[in-house]
Amino acid sequence: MKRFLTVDDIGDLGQALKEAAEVKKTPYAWDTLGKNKTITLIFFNSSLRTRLSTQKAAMNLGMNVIVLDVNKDGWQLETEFGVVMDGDKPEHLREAVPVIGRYCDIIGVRSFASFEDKKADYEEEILNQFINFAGVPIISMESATRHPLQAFADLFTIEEFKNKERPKVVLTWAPHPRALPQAVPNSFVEWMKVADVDLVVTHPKGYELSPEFTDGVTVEYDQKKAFEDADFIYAKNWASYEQYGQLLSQDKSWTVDEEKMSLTNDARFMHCLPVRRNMIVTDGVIDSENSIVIDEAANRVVSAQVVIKRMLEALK
Ligand SMILES: CCC[C@H](NC(=O)CCC(=O)O)C(=O)O
Ligand SMILES: NC(=O)OP(=O)(O)O
Repeated sequence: MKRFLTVDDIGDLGQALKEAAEVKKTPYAWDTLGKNKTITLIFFNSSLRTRLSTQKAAMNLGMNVIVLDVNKDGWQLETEFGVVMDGDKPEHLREAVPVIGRYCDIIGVRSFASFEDKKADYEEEILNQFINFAGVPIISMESATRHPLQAFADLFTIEEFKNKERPKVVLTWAPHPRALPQAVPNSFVEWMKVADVDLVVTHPKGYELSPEFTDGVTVEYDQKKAFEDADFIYAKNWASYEQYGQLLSQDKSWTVDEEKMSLTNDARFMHCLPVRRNMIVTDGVIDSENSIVIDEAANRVVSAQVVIKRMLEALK
């Protein structure tokens, strides 16, 4: 495994979920696999869960871990090609990436969508500089268009908590004070489309995700109708794709509340976190016994450990 970005990179989903269950059951069974191997985790944006869970997963495998906050450590990095570097950025990514690649065996990268250039974001220009120039395997820790470690953990969590063969899973947009990336919903849809679930996506008009992800997916503009008989409710905010990066609505009628959850089949509530309480979801719902957001976050160690384990096995 040279990169982990899309659902295709994990291979057979059934096998990956079996491996995840095994890793969760015996997390230290491969604690020498990473001996004398180093993973560098590079953050262009903030993180709690990804930062801690990916370090934990690497340590479970016996690896050395380096964490780099680009905006705090090292030099300000220029990411544009062809510019005259006479500003406040002393180093280009084109040099920094292969240099970092010489100090480690695997790199994890978090670099959110810029919302400045839709084409550059959706062509994954930043992440591809790592994939093309680092010389070591690359794990997306949320890129401009995807968050695969999150989606893998989300699917594994649904597998753990489902009480029927093909559960109804609803991805619902919810209001937020800022314009957030489409990466989490994109990956959620990408993974759920190939999983054994009945997926419905619900959001206000104008918040359609890129067709590359939602082609063939049921989109329901009536949130309450979408919630009917649902087994899992996955809430997330995202900015408009069509009017790229725009905050078209903060319509609080889309906040996930107890009344809407009563329309479901006693559904579990999920969110990748961090979550804006009483914007995305009411306190009553996220504090209820139906909420599995903490178990979902705990499973981020599992998804990261499966991916890193496979990369280490390929390095042997
Ligand atoms: C895992 C989620 C990371 C990120 N979330 C945020 O940036 C939330 C920031 C905020 O609530 O102000 C996102 O929506 O992609
Ligand atoms: N869900 C998730 O990736 O959380 P962080 O942004 O805190 O890493």
